[in-house]
Amino acid sequence: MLTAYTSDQIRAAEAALMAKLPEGTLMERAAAGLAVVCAGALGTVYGSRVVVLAGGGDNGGDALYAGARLAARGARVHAVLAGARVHEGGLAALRRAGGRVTDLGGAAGETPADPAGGGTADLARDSATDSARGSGKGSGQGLGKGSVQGPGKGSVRDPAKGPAVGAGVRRLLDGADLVVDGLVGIGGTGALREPYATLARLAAEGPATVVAVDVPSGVDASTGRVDGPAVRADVTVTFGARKIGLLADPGAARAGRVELVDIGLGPYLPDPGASALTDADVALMLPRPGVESDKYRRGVVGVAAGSHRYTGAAVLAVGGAVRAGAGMVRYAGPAEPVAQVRARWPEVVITPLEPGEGIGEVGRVQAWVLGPGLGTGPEALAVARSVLASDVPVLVDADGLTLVAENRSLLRRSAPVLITPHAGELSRLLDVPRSRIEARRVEYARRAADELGVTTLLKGSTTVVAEDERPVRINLTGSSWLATAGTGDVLAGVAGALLAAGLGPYDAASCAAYLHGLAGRNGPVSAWDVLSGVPGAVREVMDRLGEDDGAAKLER
Ligand SMILES: NC(=O)C1=CN([C@@H]2O[C@H](COP(=O)(O)OP(=O)(O)OC[C@H]3O[C@@H](n4cnc5c(N)ncnc54)[C@H](OP(=O)(O)O)[C@@H]3O)[C@@H](O)[C@H]2O)[C@@H](O)CC1
Ligand SMILES: [K+]
Repeated sequence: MLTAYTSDQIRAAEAALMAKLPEGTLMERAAAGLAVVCAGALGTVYGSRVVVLAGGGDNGGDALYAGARLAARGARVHAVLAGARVHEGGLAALRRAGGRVTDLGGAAGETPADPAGGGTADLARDSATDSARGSGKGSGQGLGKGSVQGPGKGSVRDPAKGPAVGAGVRRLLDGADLVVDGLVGIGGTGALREPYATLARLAAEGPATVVAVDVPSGVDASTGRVDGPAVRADVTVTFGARKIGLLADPGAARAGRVELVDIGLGPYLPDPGASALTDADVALMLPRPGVESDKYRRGVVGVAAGSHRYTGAAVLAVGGAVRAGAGMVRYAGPAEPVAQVRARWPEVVITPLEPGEGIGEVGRVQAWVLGPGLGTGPEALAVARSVLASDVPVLVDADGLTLVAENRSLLRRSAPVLITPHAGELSRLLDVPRSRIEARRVEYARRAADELGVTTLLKGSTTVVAEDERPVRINLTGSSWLATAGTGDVLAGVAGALLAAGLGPYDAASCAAYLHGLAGRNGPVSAWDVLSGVPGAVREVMDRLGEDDGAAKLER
């Protein structure tokens, strides 16, 4: 299981650890790990051109110390100081190692011309621009170790705009082999201000490999939220523990490969704010039939899906449940999808429903999948009411979500409910704009679980599973290939099979998302391809566990 934390959780753990160590130890560990990853990204350190973007906090300190290490190995390191203050120790170390500095925010009290050659005139122009800088917002408070205070020389500028980023800095970034993003780490709040925002944008657009320090600047470390320009890193070197924003989109898409540097935080970490399953976790949770198994013990799934207009959704949802290894699948629906399901899945037990009829006595079912292609009219509502009136877990998807958005009281039941919306469906359920949900996936998955009293699987660029008082589960197997019609119906069927097999909604949802992602990873894929890939995905994760250590734990 991978674990991830909010900024506050990391800070609390760091404070506890720091109290036991000489000052500067953690930053030294962080910078050493960072420099190793940077060196690996460069290949050849000697003679390479490295630009360090350093903000005014400890994130900038990490970057400057790592820059010093690279400079000591022969890299041509140039730091661009963005803040009105700077980590003094890091700056001094960089200078000692021969690194150069351009000071945009006034932190170092000087703005040298570019001694690296080639950009002197431009940097002189930067200096001229910079001489108009003022105090900015930073006032040196809160750092506690070795910061110097801005402002530099010069007259007061408009703090809302910040100092301009001149052509010299742009040229530096264009000519760099590696950019180290030490603008903002877990201390970042809100959208990046200038000149951080411009530097982040230039780094993201430029040709150099970008290594982000702790988190890509502009990404909210606790949630993955991105509210404006943000660095787009090739690698993010994160310290002590993963931050949630590195696993959840849109932040995750900005982070590139995530390298975790151990700084000794482990014993001080609380329960994680988020987690992500691995093959082994899924294999241990998945039901594996034993000698005692029969179809009922393996789980009977009921599927209430499809309509005379949408027959395919029924076929796909039923198929997801069949291929995920349900003991038995029962299908209840109108004549048209019944004919389709019967033709595709002869193993399914079918109950045709008359218009307006609820599910009635269909026989034993251990979990229901409700909603794909069901329609939203009175006939669909009758089916939804009858399914939600049962006393077994119900997964509500697609049209089922539209129905419950208009009839919230349907969700008041004692057996579990798992909802599987995409951002658009959740926007209707929570009455929040879709774009806001897409930018804050973790937050809104949690809110849905909380407000609606259900387990929520929020589908999309990163699938997130939220349940009250549990860490958010972030799925790491997803792929953009899955964004194609019908894949959601398959996912509903897979999760339904796992619910029926006895997994709680939180585990069923996260295992289903995991398998579904594996099944669809080699695109382009159709929903039918994903369906067909599910048994292979199940086998793949199970094969990762040795038969010996798996068998005892997995027998149900
Ligand atoms: N603690 C430890 O033991 C260890 C911590 N470590 C490292 O410390 C990092 C945390 O350092 P931190 O707390 O100094 O905060 P940090 O991320 O540098 O941000 C503060 C700076 O950003 C600025 N700023 C903020 N928001 C902004 C915005 N929207 N737009 C623009 N600027 C903005 C803010 O400016 P201000 O508001 O003060 O003007 C201030 O200058 C952590 O991520 C890790 O890298 C490692 O060394 C391991 C040991
Ligand atoms: K950063």
